[in-house]
Amino acid sequence: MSSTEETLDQPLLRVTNLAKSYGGNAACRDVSFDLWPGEILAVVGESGSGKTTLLKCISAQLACDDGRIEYLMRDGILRDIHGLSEAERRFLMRTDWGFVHQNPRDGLRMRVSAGANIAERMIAVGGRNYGKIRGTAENWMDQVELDPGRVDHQPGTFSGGMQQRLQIARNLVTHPRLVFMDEPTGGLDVSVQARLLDLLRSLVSKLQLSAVLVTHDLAVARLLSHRIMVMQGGEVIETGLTDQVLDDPQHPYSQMLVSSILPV
Ligand SMILES: Nc1ncnc2c1ncn2[C@@H]1O[C@H](COP(=O)(O)OP(=O)(O)OP(=O)(O)O)[C@@H](O)[C@H]1O
Repeated sequence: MSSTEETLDQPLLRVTNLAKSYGGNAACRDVSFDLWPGEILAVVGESGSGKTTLLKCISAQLACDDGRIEYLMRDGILRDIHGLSEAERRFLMRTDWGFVHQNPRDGLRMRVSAGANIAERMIAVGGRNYGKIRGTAENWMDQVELDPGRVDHQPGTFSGGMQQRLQIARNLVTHPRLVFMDEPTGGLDVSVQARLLDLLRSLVSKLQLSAVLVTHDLAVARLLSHRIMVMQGGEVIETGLTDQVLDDPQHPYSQMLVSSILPV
């Protein structure tokens, strides 16, 4: 079997029996799921249900206590991310993975220009030609609906919505195979949120992104995700196709979540 064929029937990310506690408190318990190439999985649940802890564990930002997190490397082999060398993990963080934080300040370098924020990840994958890097940065600014004429401006001079779009451009410029998003539209005004959601929706479909999206906003999950995983008290209590879970939730907690948040 060729490596392409192997890749087709393997998940991009496989999480098995993941557990993480803080002191004696279990934040995640026995979490298992597969993420398939081209799939957007939304992790939903109330505040404190363990969503962010899960996202941090699966993106190697936090060590888990138990379980396995395997990622399909570019050579077509699923590898446990905690068994990777430091260089391999750095490569994933800088190129193959993207991380969109709720607060763009956590994902941007505020003291360098917008262009340099985008360029940094290009340089990490070997980009050396200044003119080409600048051109690509301007092109990405355009793709996320930022004025390329502001390539030399620092992110601090941008609005919150613009900073979020810059953070997205910085992440996508290396064509990551997997993007982790933590409440990407949280903390923004409703109209800014709607515009950003539209942009995200068109980018994920154009680039056929695979992503794990943490959100407490079921409308965001409805718009962006193919599948939903509902968490309560650190456990996954329901998982299924987005429309199925939102239109016909099976677990009483999912029913409560859907009826309390989504207008009928
Ligand atoms: N650094 C920490 N130290 C101790 N307890 C923590 C820490 N981070 C999270 N917790 C606890 O772990 C549980 C899960 O928190 P987590 O932030 O993962 O949930 P969440 O669903 O992402 O919530 P939110 O939407 O508010 O971010 C909560 O009980 C929380 O108080």
